[in-house]
Amino acid sequence: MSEAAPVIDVQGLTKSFSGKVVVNRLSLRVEPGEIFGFLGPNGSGKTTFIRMLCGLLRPDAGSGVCLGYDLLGEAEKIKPQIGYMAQHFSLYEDLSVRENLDFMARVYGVAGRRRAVERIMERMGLGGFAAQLAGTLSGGWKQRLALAACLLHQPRLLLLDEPTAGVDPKARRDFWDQVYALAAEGISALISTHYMDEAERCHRLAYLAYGDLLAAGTAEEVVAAAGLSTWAVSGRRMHELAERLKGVAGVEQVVPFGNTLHVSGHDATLLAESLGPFRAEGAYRWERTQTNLEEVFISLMQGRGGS
Ligand SMILES: Nc1ncnc2c1ncn2[C@@H]1O[C@H](COP(=O)(O)OP(=O)(O)OP(=O)(O)O)[C@@H](O)[C@H]1O
Repeated sequence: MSEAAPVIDVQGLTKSFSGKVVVNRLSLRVEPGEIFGFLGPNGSGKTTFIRMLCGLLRPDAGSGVCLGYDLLGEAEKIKPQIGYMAQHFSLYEDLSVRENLDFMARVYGVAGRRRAVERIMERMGLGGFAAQLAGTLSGGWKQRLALAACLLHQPRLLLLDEPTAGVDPKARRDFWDQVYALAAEGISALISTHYMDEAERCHRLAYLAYGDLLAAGTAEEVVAAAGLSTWAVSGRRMHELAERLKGVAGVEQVVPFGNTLHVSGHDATLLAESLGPFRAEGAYRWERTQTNLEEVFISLMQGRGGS
């Protein structure tokens, strides 16, 4: 495989459970060293897609390569080169940090096991916790241990399924620093997340809703392609204003952000016309603003018939 070849290049991947399509003809490409975000409402098929890439689930249809190997015919060759962090990652709570890593290194058949464990503990800043029982670690350190465990065998691709769910902002930032450092070494990552700030940290991202890929690209490209026009308004009694704006022609979303409301819609002209009388009241400060990813995703979901 040449350096420039994509690490993931799949076309038309499809999976159904009990006759219900949960991943619908999904095509996706992830480049080496890329951090690719995977977003979408609960039950949209993100985990199912990731499990197909790992070789844990066999697609019903579609084809593709992962790390240069055929997804259908060579799944066994892909698995050893992937670091998979499952959504509800499991650690042995009554084993120490070192024992957990040592156990995982045995499972992966890591050569030079003891050195590999010490190396990864050092890299992830876990050395000071080596003898501590995993069950007594904070959520952020448990997550770091889980990431360390899936790095032991030096994978070329990380598949991380909501790795930061429920951990605090500092731990999430530290986690992303690690992911960036790994990407700089050429280790690609596909990361599913519900956090908008994390979506913006990705080099590229895809938005999946109920099996369908609705948008893909850089955050800027996804926002631009959505074609939403957005106004920010601030002033007093914002809740009352929000109620009045609902149902107004051209207004598709009214979202509070602290003391500001974001009002957006696809038809920029109609929206500006409809907001004219509100602006003339003079009681509020209005300005056009950049549409954000959350507004785009909500809009895509509404368009798809979600709530
Ligand atoms: N093994 C299975 N058998 C039957 N249905 C399944 C199975 N795995 C997933 N599903 C269903 O497939 C759909 C997609 O689930 P999936 O976990 O892939 O979504 P997700 O986007 O990862 O959701 P979340 O954000 O909540 O993690 C859901 O309706 C789920 O109930």
